[in-house]
Amino acid sequence: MGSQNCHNDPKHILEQAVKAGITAFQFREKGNGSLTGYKKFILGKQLRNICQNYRIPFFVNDDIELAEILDADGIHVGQDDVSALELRRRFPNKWVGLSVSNKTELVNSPISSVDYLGVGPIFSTTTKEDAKSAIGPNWIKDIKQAYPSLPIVGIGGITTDNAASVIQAGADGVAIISAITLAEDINKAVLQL
Ligand SMILES: Cc1ncc(COP(=O)(O)OP(=O)(O)O)c(N)n1
Ligand SMILES: Cc1ncsc1CCOP(=O)(O)O
Ligand SMILES: [Mg+2]
Repeated sequence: MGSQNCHNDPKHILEQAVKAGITAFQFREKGNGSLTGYKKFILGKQLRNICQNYRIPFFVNDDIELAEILDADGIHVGQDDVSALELRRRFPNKWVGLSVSNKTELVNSPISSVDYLGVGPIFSTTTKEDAKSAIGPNWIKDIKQAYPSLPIVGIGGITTDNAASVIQAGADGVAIISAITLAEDINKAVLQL
């Protein structure tokens, strides 16, 4: 998540989610209303500290320089971002995650150089303005069959009602923004998830 996904203090939202049991966090400060420059850096540093205090991995989305400055545990990139192959070479000790949204992207991706795939959008979402078409959970089964040892995280439109179907399809995890950041009761939402 980023501040643009939050109706109140992102630090408070992250702390509640971490206390309730989320197992990793990705700082994705991007889209309408998001912070840039120094303000983005300061928020990233504060969120990074929360993750460090609670001992959960901290990922940065897209922004390689920020990932480096904040000493992130991992970096997530998509098909139109800095090449995952280049990141692997530059950051041998960070996790590198790559998004795939369809078969063409999958077959053209440097699978052996990444630590996990972010697969989605699984369901439709309004959180990402330029999201591709929703693909549904079933495709995860095919990817798992082709790459049994590659961790897969489903993303996009995942809620307390449909998260189980993503795991049942073979995903190792689910990545969620609005169903947590906008939940009336974050503790309850994370516990249900
Ligand atoms: C875990 C995870 N999966 C997919 C994405 C999407 O990345 P990308 O396609 O580069 O889109 P943006 O998030 O950069 O808008 C992700 N961030 N995390
Ligand atoms: C970053 C991203 N990548 C694919 S869908 C998406 C948005 C996920 O947000 P939400 O969980 O609110 O649908
Ligand atoms: Mg990206």
